[in-house]
This record gives sequence, C-alpha cells and structure tokens, in this order.
Amino acid sequence: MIDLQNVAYSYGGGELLSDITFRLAPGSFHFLTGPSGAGKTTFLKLCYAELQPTAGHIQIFNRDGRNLSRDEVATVRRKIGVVHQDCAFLDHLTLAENVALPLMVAGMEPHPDDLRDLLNWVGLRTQAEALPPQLSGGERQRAALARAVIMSPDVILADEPTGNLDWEMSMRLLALLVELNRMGKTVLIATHDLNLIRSAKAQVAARVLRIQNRRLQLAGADL
Ligand SMILES: Nc1ncnc2c1ncn2[C@@H]1O[C@H](COP(=O)(O)OP(=O)(O)OP(=O)(O)O)[C@@H](O)[C@H]1O
Repeated sequence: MIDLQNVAYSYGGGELLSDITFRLAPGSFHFLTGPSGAGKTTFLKLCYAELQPTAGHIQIFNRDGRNLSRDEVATVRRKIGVVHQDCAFLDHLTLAENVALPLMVAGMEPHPDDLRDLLNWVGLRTQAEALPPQLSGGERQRAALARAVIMSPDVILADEPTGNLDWEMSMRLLALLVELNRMGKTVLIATHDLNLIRSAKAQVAARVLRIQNRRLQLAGADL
C-alpha cells in the first residue's frame, strides 16, 4: 500500500529522517512513537504525499510518490484518510458540513442517511448542527476521525489523535480505530502515549514503530 525504500527527508538543514525502509501492509495496525520533534508528523506527511522524500523512493498504491500528478495526488488522498494533529475545521460550517467536506470537494453529495450513520458511529449525531467552536476536544477528535473516513479510505493515518483527551475519551477513540481495523482498514497512529499502545495491544495485533536517531525501527515486545 505504502512502500518506502531508503527514504530520507530534510527540511533544508541536516537530515531529519534517514534511510527508512518500511512497507505498510494491508490490514495492519501500527503505532508510531518517538521523541517530540523526531519526525513522526513528517513521516506521516511522506506517507500521504504531502511531502516528497529528499532521497530514496516511496510507492503509494503502486504509484511513484515523487512524481504524482495533481489528479494522482487526489486519487491517493481518497484512499488515505488523515486525522491531523490540530483537527482544524471551518468554523462557519456545521459539524456535519465539515465532516462531509471531503466528499463535497470531490464533487459528491453526501447521502443524508450515511452522514447520520457516520456521526452516530462517532457519537456526535446530536451535535450535527453545532459549529466547531462549540465542540469539546474529544468531540473535535471524533469529528476529525469521521471526516477522515467519509471517503471510505483503505488507510487511516492518525497524528496524536488522543493528544489532549482524558483516558476515557482516548479509549473511546481507540475503540473506533480498532473497529475500523477489524473492518479491514489499515491503521497507523502516531502517539506519545505508551498506555494507549498497551491498551491497544490487548485488543488488536498492533506493531510499534519508533523513530530514533533519524531511523525507523520496529520496537520490541516489551512496550
Ligand atoms: N515545515 C517545516 N519547516 C522546517 N522544519 C520543520 C517543518 N515542519 C517540521 N519541522 C521540524 O522538523 C522536526 C520534526 O517535526 P515533526 O512535526 O515531524 O516531529 P514530531 O515527531 O511529529 O513531533 P511532535 O511529537 O512534537 O509532534 C522538528 O524539529 C520541527 O521543528
């Protein structure tokens, strides 16, 4: 699905990520950890073609990630749902409109029943008409997840999806991500939260990747 070979990335100074070889297998569930500033968000951006590697090769759904046309980028983005760290929304649109936005941008109309079911799935059905500033942190995170999956992507990349949430809400969000994985979706979650990883490992065959000293390693079973 996403295949990196000897990938490096630099924002202009020294290399932030070096010699990364990794294949994201269909149906897998991964966590990505590493110290703050190690390059987790950058790694995710490489995976959804927001950034191009400065060295090496990346294949995204069998396309060369370095030479994607605008149409190919749009196609790839439909297959990869991203939950961004900042959960930015358009504040003048309702929650339901924000969640449906990726469909609208692709020129499709959301089916009202489908949208209702999706909001129900993330527990936000009664807040469909709320404006983003009226939502709590946990509600924003769940709305961001709903927006990320509205195009039925094959892969979900989530950047610190439980960043500012209490434990109960983190578990609720994790349960949604585990459910998506059970439905066959490939999930990759960047997180600092080792307790979240431990909880997930009790529910799903999750593997843990770690960025350390610019390299990507598979963490041991001791986490
Ligand atoms: N657009 C940019 N231009 C220059 N440097 C950047 C840019 N974006 C990120 N960086 C730098 O690259 C490094 C890695 O950032 P990144 O956000 O990928 O790390 P992270 O592991 O996700 O961090 P955190 O856990 O704190 O979110 C940081 O030092 C950051 O300041």
